[in-house]
Amino acid sequence: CVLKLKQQKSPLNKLLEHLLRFLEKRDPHQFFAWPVTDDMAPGYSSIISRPMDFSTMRQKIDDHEYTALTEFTDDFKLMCENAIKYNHVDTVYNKAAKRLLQVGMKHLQPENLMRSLKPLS
Ligand SMILES: CC(=O)c1cc(-c2ccccn2)c2ncccn12
Repeated sequence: CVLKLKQQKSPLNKLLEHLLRFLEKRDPHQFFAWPVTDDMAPGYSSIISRPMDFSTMRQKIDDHEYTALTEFTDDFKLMCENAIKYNHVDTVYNKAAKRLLQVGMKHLQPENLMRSLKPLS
């Protein structure tokens, strides 16, 4: 079989992988780590038309599906907004999603990007 040459990671992919790790650290309970199932959340798939989670975002990075930071940021916002929509305001998931969205958007603004990547510079 022909060995698949390890593709060089593009600068964008390196950035997205670091940002993903930075955002995952702000989800210590791993509420957003994996897709939400109807078993965990009754009726979820009929309420949320476009599910998103960190594992799906990681797969999209690996499959080079993101061509710009804005597409990554859109998926992050979608993930948080799904949780705010499905879960009642007084649940841990709704509260965690609002907090994660706020922290995440602060660091995903281009002018703040370096702040989340500082340890690497
Ligand atoms: C993100 C979200 O909406 C969510 C994560 C979870 C979740 C994620 C990991 C372990 C346990 N629960 C969940 N459970 C019930 C209803 C909603 N959720």
